[in-house]
Amino acid sequence: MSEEQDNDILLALVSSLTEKEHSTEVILDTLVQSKGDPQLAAQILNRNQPGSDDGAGKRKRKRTLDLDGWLKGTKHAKNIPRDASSPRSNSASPSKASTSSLRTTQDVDLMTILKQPSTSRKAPPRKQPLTLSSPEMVAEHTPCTMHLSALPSELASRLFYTLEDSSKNWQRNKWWLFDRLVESPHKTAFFVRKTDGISDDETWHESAQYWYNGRKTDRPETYPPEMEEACQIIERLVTEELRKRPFRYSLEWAGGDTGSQTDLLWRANVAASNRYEGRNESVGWHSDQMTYLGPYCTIASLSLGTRRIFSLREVIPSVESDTRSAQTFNIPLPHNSLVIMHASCQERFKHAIPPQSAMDIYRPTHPRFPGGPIEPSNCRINVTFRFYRPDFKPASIPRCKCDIPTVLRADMKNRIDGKKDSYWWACFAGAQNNGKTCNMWKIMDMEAEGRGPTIGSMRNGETKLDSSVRSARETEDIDGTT
Ligand SMILES: O=C(O)CCC(=O)C(=O)O
Ligand SMILES: [Fe+2]
Repeated sequence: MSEEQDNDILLALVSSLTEKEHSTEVILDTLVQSKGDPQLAAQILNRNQPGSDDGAGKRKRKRTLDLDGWLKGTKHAKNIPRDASSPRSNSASPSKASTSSLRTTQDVDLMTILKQPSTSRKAPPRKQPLTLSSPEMVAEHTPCTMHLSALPSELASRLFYTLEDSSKNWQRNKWWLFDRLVESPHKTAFFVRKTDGISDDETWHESAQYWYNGRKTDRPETYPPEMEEACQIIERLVTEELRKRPFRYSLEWAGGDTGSQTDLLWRANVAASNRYEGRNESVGWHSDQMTYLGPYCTIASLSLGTRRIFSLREVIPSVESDTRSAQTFNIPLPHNSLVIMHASCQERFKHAIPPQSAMDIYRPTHPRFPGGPIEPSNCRINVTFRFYRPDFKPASIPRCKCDIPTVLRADMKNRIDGKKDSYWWACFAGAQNNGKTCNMWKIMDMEAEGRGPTIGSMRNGETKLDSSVRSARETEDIDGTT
């Protein structure tokens, strides 16, 4: 079991040890009281229950969680003040050193839980992890596509060197997890593009104040020239892929699309970068925060340097958890490969870069300088090209009672693909502020909040349909409007 899933695991553990259901907020408060010890938290909760100290044996356990259940996330996961251990991510990934005590209690509790008598319901059979070693396998099993040799190799090397140099100044994200400050086990940086990908306005981000992990972000750097060059190639590649896809989701962004075949269906205007040094640096299971990306986003993730494993795992909706179990897919990502996380990936799957027991050294194909030596490296640089939607601009993000912009999350456990998905705005102040949160959350309402245009709203309005939208209408009713 990965120790990256602390939040989900702790909540699942406490939940499985209590005799009554408690809200996430109550469990979290109790976990804070118990300094992250799930057994103690459960004791406190059970003690505070009316009639708690008599006939405990008579009370029925409401359910038993197995390991698979933890990995799938819990019904409580939706309100967890998750960190974003990588830029714009939705889950916790504390570094090893910072979570040692949490890990100790988990080890004990894990065994306790595993030994519990099983309920009468039979859990669906566990699935073994599957390695997806080709683009065909990736497309078959996940909402992603993989593209090898995405950039001309000389550009890929140049971008690697530029970002490797720049990464000396990158930071580890820090946030509060219960009562301790934890740190991401990799370094990150955030870049904005000169223009927003829709207009020529080069001042588009000047007035924007982004928030991340409950704190205002510094003024971001602009794409370096190599990143701009790479972005233009990747935008075309993603657009080609989008045109091939059989349908688009109703809530996908549809602005800026003129319906012409030469138009780019997808653009990027920001890039979040990660640097993983050696085989132990990692990012834990998470889905990317949607605050500025909006629902059903497309993210293009470029890998440079050492080959690492990218893991994907579906979050099984609650209604299906008795009938099917999730599978972990491991995708080895070589230098200069691109994974496009297509629309629905963030709603349905969590992803991670786990620590590895072994790792190949990367030997660049081009020297840093003409005639210079080839310098082997144990570093992987990842660049995730993203599109910050104009209808989710910072000024439009609701604030919580702490007066901090909320974050947007998908209700992964209760989704009904593409039709009745719900998203909520949740307080994220707890990531800073010594872990204090107002626990506010509210459902996002696209229409009432004046967001769009989306593929669905365009379809209703019968305007500017691109070919993939038309084919969606002909083949699959994914937006639930017909
Ligand atoms: O390094 C990677 O490939 C994944 C990074 C990631 O998940 C993120 O930045 O949100
Ligand atoms: Fe991510």
